[in-house]
Amino acid sequence: MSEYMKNLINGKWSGTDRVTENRNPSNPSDIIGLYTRSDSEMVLKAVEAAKKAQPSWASASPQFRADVLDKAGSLILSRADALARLLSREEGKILAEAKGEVIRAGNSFKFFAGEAVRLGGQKLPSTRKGCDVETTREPLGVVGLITPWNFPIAIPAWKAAPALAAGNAVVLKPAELTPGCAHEMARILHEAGCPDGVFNLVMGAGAELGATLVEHPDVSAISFTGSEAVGRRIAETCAKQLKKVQLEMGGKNPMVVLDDADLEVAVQVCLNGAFFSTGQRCTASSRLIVEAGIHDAFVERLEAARAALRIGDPLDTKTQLGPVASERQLAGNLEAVRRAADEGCVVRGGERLDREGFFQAPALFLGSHNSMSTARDEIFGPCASVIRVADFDEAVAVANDTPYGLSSGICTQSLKHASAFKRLAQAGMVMVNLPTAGVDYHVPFGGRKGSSLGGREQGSIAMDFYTTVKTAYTFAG
Ligand SMILES: NC(=O)C1=CN([C@@H]2O[C@H](COP(=O)(O)OP(=O)(O)OC[C@H]3O[C@@H](n4cnc5c(N)ncnc54)[C@H](OP(=O)(O)O)[C@@H]3O)[C@@H](O)[C@H]2O)C=CC1
Ligand SMILES: O=C(O)CCC(=O)C(=O)O
Repeated sequence: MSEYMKNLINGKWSGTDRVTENRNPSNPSDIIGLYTRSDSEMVLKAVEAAKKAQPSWASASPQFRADVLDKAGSLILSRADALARLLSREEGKILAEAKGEVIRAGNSFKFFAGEAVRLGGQKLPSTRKGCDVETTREPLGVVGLITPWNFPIAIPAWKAAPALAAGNAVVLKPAELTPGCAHEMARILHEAGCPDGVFNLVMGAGAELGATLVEHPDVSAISFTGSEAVGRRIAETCAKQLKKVQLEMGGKNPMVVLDDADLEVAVQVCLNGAFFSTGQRCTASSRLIVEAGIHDAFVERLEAARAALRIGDPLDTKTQLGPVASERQLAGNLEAVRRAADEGCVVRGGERLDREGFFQAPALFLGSHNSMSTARDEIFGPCASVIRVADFDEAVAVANDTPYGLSSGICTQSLKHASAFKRLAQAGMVMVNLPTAGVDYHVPFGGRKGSSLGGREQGSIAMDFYTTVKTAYTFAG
């Protein structure tokens, strides 16, 4: 009999009589747990609890907030092995990647524990004689966090930790596909001494709960990561209510490979960026833009490396690629593979594997053009288009010719080209001889154009979103 996991509302575990079965994508008959399927009523209760708890959390000493967050970080790190197994089972990421993600979540809490006591302002001379001006940062109130399935602990952590550090109360709605890690994070925050009502977890279907959270007049801000379609809808609602909103959405991230690249480095960078985590990263390299001189040798080596990837049970330490996270996601990937063939690409791999679970061979779409739908629309699976270009200038033009602008990369040994690319890339993050995916926890994360809205996440800059600035004038006589 699976354990029944409930919401955390006002410091109490509470559920409905409806449940969601959290199933393992490697083996859908493995039920990880039963998680409550909430109704909108529970969102209302969570927001009410958060609203009540927030003022005393905000007026508590910054050291108290820092201690709670630091303890939560320590508990996550001390349970990293068990959490990584849970993450692998519910999302399908291989164990090493899952452990990396859990450690990142723990480090995020520790980083923002420090930000709670570093939250500063400015003191300036006024233009008026005898006056002082100072700025301070204040929390927003209640913030709603809506998170996706692909980073089921890191994303809830890197949103909740800065929100709490700043003195906000939080209502988190995690993805229905992967509620387990968010539930464990809630348990840990509770255990770390987070006061009742300051952090609330409500699990269930996004269309109903997410919408209730976004529309609630007592929710001052929404931070969302997920699809562009849902992100746009949330932004529209927030705009109507003049509510602060932060969106992290898709990407169609380019990785440029120049003739002067170290071939082995380029192959490993592209293999990782395109296929690791089964391509289910908004930062994945889904367009490999390759200069003509190196193109054929690169494709031959990358194809050999692709075909040799060990796909299987993510809990087996020899596995390099786990399953796709869901049947629906897999169906979308297989449709993209068919579309690439219809568009005239030579497709290598991409087939569903004949075994239990949602396994798919990683796919390369050779002979792709940047105008093809498979090179323009996010697929969010282990699929990468290979686009041949004549030179650096064309590579940059193709890299930037996308509605997205999250991450961007180049493989080159030329300082001149690396420097120019860092300057010219229309993206929030630029990588040189490194995969477009896989970022540090303590520096800004986010993009431009259709990828992001509302300010960066992670690093000290994340505090900007979760605070509002007050300017105070004093006449001292
Ligand atoms: N990091 C990223 O950039 C991610 C991008 N994606 C992209 O999105 C595609 C679809 O994935 P999917 O999981 O459906 O992404 P969604 O955008 O539907 O889900 C992201 C989060 O939003 C919630 N949600 C869904 N509908 C609403 C709504 N109307 N109002 C408020 N919240 C809502 C979801 O809840 P619930 O899970 O209960 O539906 C989930 O918590 C992927 O193929 C990929 O292209 C997906 C995940 C992450
Ligand atoms: O590449 C990373 O490390 C983070 C990716 C991410 O945040 C996402 O896919 O949502």
